[in-house]
Amino acid sequence: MGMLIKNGNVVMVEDGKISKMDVLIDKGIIAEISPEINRNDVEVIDIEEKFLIPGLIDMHVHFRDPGYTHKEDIHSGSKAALAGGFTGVLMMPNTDPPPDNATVVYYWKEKSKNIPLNILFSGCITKGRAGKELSKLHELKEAGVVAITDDGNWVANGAVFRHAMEYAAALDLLVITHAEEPTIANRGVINEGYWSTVLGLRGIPKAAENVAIYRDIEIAKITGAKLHVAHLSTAEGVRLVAAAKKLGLKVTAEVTPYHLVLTDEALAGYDTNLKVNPPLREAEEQKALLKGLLEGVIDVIATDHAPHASYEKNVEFNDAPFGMEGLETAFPVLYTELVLTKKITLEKLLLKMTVNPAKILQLPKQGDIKKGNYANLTIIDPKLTLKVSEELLVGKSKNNPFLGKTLTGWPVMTIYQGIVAYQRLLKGVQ
Ligand SMILES: NC(=O)N[C@@H](CC(=O)O)C(=O)O
Ligand SMILES: [Zn+2]
Ligand SMILES: [Zn+2]
Repeated sequence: MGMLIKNGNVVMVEDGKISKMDVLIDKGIIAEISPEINRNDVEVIDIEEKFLIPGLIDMHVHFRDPGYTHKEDIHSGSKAALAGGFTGVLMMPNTDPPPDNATVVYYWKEKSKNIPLNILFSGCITKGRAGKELSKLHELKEAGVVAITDDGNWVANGAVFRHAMEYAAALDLLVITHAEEPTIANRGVINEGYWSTVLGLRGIPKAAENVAIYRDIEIAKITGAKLHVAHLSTAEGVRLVAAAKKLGLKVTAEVTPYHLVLTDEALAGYDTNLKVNPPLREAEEQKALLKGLLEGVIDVIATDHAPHASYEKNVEFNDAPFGMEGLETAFPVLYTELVLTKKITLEKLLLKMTVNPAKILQLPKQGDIKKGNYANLTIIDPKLTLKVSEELLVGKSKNNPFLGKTLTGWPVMTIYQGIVAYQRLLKGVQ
């Protein structure tokens, strides 16, 4: 049976339009969008002027499966994604074993086949993500990966990286770089600057990121491969990506919600939930990231959802693992901090979370509300205000940097190919 969603404020992202519309879903596809549709042979839901947006697409998530399923697994990660309004995710390959050949990809496919979420897979660039020998890239492509990355590590050996980019160009695989030159990062734990000095913590200079991005873009230039820069955190990084785009290179970039709304000043309390790689930087860098996002230099907002167990984070700052979880709070954080404050429009924010990632990942019939597209849709209640707490989060780990914050604009329903895959139950919650 189909479904009719009435009275939504429908955001058509590519057109940059928000208008009051009814949307008819038939066989998992958007069948009709018009100001008034009346049908009595389908399920009708009246969403009373809430936002109806395309299902969000996150091209950077760590589901920790296999190997670290005490932090997250494909099922719990998918639940968190759907609760956050996402209908598509790209899984990162820093698992154990890692996908440097097809076997892990087959395991992922099998485990995710009944989950109502478009789960996409990335493979490793190098065997064991060790940076020395190339993975079986042909085999990974055949198994269905859409990208390759050694996320968590930068491929420091230039010859290995060039070779990988040559294969990637021939195989039409996106190369995602975790841009961090390790000898410059030199075991730092937070951004190198005022706060690393005050707090007595080892710093990670911005140069570690900038040098890595520069090298990667140069290799993209000589190989013609598609390069995507993960979790951009510096003003110079934005400048380098802008310059690459100007040259017509196939270079794209993402930024995380937390790099857009938090700075390293937040580390004053030594909260290990705020320890992340790349680290939170100064306000100046943050301003450049927002500007880069608005001007189209940064194409995508991706969460880099990096769950870790509480017992792993509740240790001395230097010993805690890097990473923040964030699928469930991504949209409300950005809506509260950037849209309600008028720093970005809702349409433009969504461009970075739907249409653009769908284009970069070459996903057909996805990313926007259009007749004929899959009915991957999220309903946002722009008035719903909730306090982030461990109890509110459905994912396995609770290392969310916004715990205790009150946020507005939560997803209340996520529809995947016409099926209600998530519905927020508000009883008992403030
Ligand atoms: N971002 C992080 O701080 N950590 C990520 C790895 C990564 O994205 O580089 C993780 O897997 O925990
Ligand atoms: Zn990374
Ligand atoms: Zn990551």
